[in-house]
Amino acid sequence: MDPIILISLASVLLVGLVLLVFIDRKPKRPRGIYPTTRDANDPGPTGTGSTAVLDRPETDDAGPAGTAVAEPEAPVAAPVPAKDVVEAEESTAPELETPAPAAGRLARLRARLAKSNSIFGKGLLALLSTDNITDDVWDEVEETLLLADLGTEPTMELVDNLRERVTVEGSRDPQQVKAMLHEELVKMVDPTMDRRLDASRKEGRPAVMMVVGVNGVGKTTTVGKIGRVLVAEDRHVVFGAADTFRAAAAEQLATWGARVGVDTVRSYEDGADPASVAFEAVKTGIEQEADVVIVDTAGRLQNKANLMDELGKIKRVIEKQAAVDEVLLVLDATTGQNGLAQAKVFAEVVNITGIALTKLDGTAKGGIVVAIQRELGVPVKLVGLGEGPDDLAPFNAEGFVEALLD
Ligand SMILES: Nc1nc2c(ncn2[C@@H]2O[C@H](COP(=O)(O)OP(=O)(O)OP(=O)(O)O)[C@@H](O)[C@H]2O)c(=O)[nH]1
Repeated sequence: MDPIILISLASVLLVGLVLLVFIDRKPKRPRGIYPTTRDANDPGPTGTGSTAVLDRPETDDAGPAGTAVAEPEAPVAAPVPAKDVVEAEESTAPELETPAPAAGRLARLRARLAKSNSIFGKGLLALLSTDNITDDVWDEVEETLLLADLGTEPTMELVDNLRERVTVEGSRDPQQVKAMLHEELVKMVDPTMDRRLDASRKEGRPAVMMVVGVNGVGKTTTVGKIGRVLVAEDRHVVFGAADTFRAAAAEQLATWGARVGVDTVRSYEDGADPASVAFEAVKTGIEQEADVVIVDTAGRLQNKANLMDELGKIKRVIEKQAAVDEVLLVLDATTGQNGLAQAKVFAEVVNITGIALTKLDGTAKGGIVVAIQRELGVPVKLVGLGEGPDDLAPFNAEGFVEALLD
């Protein structure tokens, strides 16, 4: 055969093959607006993605992507059929754990608090038990309180009260000093504050709790732990994974939920609109007749206006279905006074109803409890005392002070 014809035939074949390879290739899935690991400096997502309940079976009609919530209209997220929620529950049933009862947890975790805060409690006791309390000793008492992050004003107040009592009562007996210190510290921590979590059904709907805070303070972990506290009290809980900034956050929360039979409403798309996920979670909670829906939100820096605006939007979107009964601000106790600055900005955007103070096991700054409450006028309701699943305790003034002086 003519070599020219042969070369032409070979070229045609080659072009045909190349075309086949390209035609057979599936179109690439569009990437999310954000890379998988975003940080809170990124602007808020413009809203794509679908919302689904954990373990939702994959079907063709799983709902359209693009669940952006345009205010003031209602979200357009795909509805979540109730049966999928039941399936999620059943699929996790065999491995369910029994969380430790909430009552007495602070007492159980007392040793950790006592260990990390021994300088605060025992240091004070030792100082006040000395035979001769000179001005230098009072200076040391003051310094101890300031180092424990009690804050300037409460420190002055406490020192004044103690000085007065020492002068009047005049006793150096360790037991008496302990009792006096106990009384004064309890007063500072304020036993009259209502520290109950609002987690009961009302007006025929679940209570709704939002959990907010800056990056890495322990929000997702705390939502998981609160879920366990409530499950231990026989409450029906639904989680909403509205932390769509950190790719692993929804997975992390779903894992917490699955361990105790709590469903997690989440999005499988990068850059999903967090308000839409929150809306779906509350909707699922209403459909399931749950006691409480807990919505985890992304960590955000308090100086990023758009992120803070987004938080307000999540709340407003939830409120299209149900009031937000509890907004828990998670603060990392190890950040001390810096946490206070954060708290003030959050309080301007959402109405904080309680504080969850984490990582109190890793700091000697237990005095921050008093400083936060004074600054915000909001009670510390929960304290995190470790990384274990049940290392979160409902807070109470008496138990806390007892642990400090143990
Ligand atoms: N020691 C100790 N560690 C804690 C406590 N609470 C949370 N942590 C740890 O803090 C780290 C961060 O927790 P996350 O729950 O991922 O924090 P987050 O606020 O959701 O993080 P972002 O989503 O990135 O904002 C994890 O390693 C937790 O185990 C606590 O009470 N004590």
